[in-house]
Amino acid sequence: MTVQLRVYVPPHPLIKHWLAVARDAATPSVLFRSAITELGRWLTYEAAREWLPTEETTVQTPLEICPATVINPQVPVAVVPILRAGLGLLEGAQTVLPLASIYHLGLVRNEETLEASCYLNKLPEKFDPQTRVLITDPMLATGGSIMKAMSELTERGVDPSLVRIVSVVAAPPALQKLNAAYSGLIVYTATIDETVNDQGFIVPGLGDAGDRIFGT
Ligand SMILES: O=P(O)(O)OC[C@H]1O[C@H](OP(=O)(O)OP(=O)(O)O)[C@H](O)[C@@H]1O
Ligand SMILES: O=c1cc[nH]c(=O)[nH]1
Ligand SMILES: [Mg+2]
Repeated sequence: MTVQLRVYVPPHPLIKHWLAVARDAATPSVLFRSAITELGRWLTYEAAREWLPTEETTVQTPLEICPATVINPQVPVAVVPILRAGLGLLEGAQTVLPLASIYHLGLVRNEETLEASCYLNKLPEKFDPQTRVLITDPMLATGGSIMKAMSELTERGVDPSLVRIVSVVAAPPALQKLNAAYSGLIVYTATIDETVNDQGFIVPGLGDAGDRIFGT
């Protein structure tokens, strides 16, 4: 049995609100950054459900011993922000996953061919196969960048069914490519937009996420 890609668009008012702020062309860089941080926080919170490994234990309350569930510290958790724009989601993600290791991956699209190339790779040579990996990239457009990120990870031993992708705007071409290549993978996104235009921009989208986060 093949498990298809699952894409969750959490119906949460905070996620809808911060998406609206991020989409607005009149939002200045400082507020855009806050909006992306908030989206990183709430989408990571959603993604952590049934993904963060837990273990059963007991705690002594002031009154008696009772059963408790805690995060299992033995299982590695990693966040992989796709530079530059994925850095915008990282701060919010880290508030939810404070103990995660952060492995930076720098990818940039060629503006004409839209092909993604890698200029920074801080991934370890090999991941423990149990590692939970959360990728942050606000824009999944043609899918070139996220497919490159996934292949860098799976080549290093990451199990795609333990990967969660946190994005803000996802478009059909990227989701179709992920679905064709990886089963069990789950995407958390604030919205799925209709199209990608000839210049590689998601429409209606929110423009160039990296430029808006960093004011370039
Ligand atoms: O699905 P794709 O067509 O590959 O497009 C998505 C990628 O495009 C943007 O990165 P960009 O190349 O603009 O780099 P930046 O984040 O440094 O601005 C965005 O942050 C994604 O990583
Ligand atoms: O619309 C898009 C597509 C790719 N990258 C962006 O930053 N915006
Ligand atoms: Mg960019």
